[in-house]
Amino acid sequence: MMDRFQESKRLYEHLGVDVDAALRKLSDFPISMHCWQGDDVVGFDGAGALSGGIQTTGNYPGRARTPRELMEDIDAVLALTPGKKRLNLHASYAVFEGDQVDRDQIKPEHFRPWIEFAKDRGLGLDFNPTLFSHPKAAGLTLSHPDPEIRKFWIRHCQACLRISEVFAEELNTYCLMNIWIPDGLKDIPGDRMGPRRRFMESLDEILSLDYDRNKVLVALESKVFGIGMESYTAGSAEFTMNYALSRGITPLMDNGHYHPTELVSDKLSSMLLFHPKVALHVTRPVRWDSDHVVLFDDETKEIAKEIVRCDALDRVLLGLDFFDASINRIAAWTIGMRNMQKAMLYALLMPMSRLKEAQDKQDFTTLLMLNEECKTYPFQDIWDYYCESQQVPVREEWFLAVRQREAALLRQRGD
Ligand SMILES: C[C@H](O)[C@H](O)[C@@H](O)C(=O)CO
Ligand SMILES: [Mn+2]
Repeated sequence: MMDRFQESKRLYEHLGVDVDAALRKLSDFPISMHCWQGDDVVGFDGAGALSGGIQTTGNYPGRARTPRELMEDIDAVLALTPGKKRLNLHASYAVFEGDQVDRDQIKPEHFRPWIEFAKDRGLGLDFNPTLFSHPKAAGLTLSHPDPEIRKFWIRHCQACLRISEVFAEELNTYCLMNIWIPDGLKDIPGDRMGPRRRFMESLDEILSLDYDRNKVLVALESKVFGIGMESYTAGSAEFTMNYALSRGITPLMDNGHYHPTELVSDKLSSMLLFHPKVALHVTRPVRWDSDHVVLFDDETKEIAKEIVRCDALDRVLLGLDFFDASINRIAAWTIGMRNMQKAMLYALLMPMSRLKEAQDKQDFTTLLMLNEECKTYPFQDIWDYYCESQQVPVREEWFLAVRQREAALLRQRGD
C-alpha cells in the first residue's frame, strides 16, 4: 500500500496539494455522530412513537433497546470509523437509575453514564433538547398559544443548558446544544406571525439563563416542512438565521430542510460571512427530508469543499443526521460516518488556490478542466492509507466485522 500511496501522493503534490497537511487537518476535524441512528430515534424516557413530523422507516432486526446496547453499537461504529469523533445526544436518551422525571426536570446526573462513556473514549458530547415524542408536544411547543405548554418546554431547554454546561466542563470541550422544534401547521395558517413571535419570546426566555457561553454553543435549526406540517413551520430559515444573528447564537443548517433545488453548499459561505460559527446536520433527503444515509455524493463533497475553501474547519460544527431502520444500523452509521470523512479528505485534496486563481482570472476553461480532472485523481490510495494509519479497516473490510457481530447480536436481541 505504501508504494501506491507514495505514487499517488506525488501526483497530488504535482497538482499543488500538500497531502501530509491534508491528512493532518482531516484527523483533527471532528464529526459529531448522532446517537439516534442506533435505535430509530426512540430514546429511553418512554417517549413511545416518534412524532414531530419526522419518520424512521424500515424494521431491520437488532435495534438497540437499552443504553448499554446503544453504547455497544456506538463502540462498534467508532472502531470502524477513522478520524476525530464527537457524540451527539438527545435529551430523550436520559438514563434514569432512580425515579424517572419529566423532561422539564432532567438533570446532569441523568446523563452520568454518557459522560463516563464519552470520557473513557476521549469524545466530546453535543446535546439536543427533545421537543417531540412527548404528550406536551402534540403539535406546537415553544410557539404554543398555551403559556403552560411553552413554560414546560422553556424549563426543558434551560435544564438542557445546565446539562450541556456539565458536559463541557467534565469533557473539557465545548458542547453544541442544538434547538429544533417541530412546530408547524398542516394547512394554510390563519396567523403566521403569532407562533413566530411566541417562539422568539420563548427562546429569549431560555437564553436569559446565566449559562456559560464559552462552554455551551446554542444552535438553532431551521426547517421548511414536516409530515403533518407541510404548510408552515414557525422555525423557518429566515426566522432562525435572523434570530441567531441578532442574539449571537449559532445557526444550524440541515441539508434536508430546504426546497429540493436549494443547496446548503451554496449557503455556507454567505453564513460564514456573518456568523463566527455555523453548525450543520449533513444528511440525504430523497424526495423529502427522508434522512437517508449520507453518501459520498456530489452535494456531500460540495459541502466539504466549501468548508475547506472558506478555511472554516474550526468554524463549522459538523454533525450527521440520518436514521435508516431498513438496513443493519451499524452498517448505516459506519457508511455515513466514513463517507463524511471521505468527502472531507476529497475536499482537502483539491487544488483550491489554483481553482480560485483560475476563477479570479475569469479563466473558466482551466477552472472546469481542473474540477473535472480532479475527479479521477487516485483519491482511493490516499483514503486507504488514511484508514490504515488510523487503525481502522480498509475499503469494505469493515463490513466483515459488522456481519460477524450481527449474528450474535440478533440472537441476543431478536427482532
Ligand atoms: C433527531 C433530530 O433532532 C432531528 O432529526 C432534527 O435535527 C431534524 O433534522 C428534524 O427534521
Ligand atoms: Mn437535523
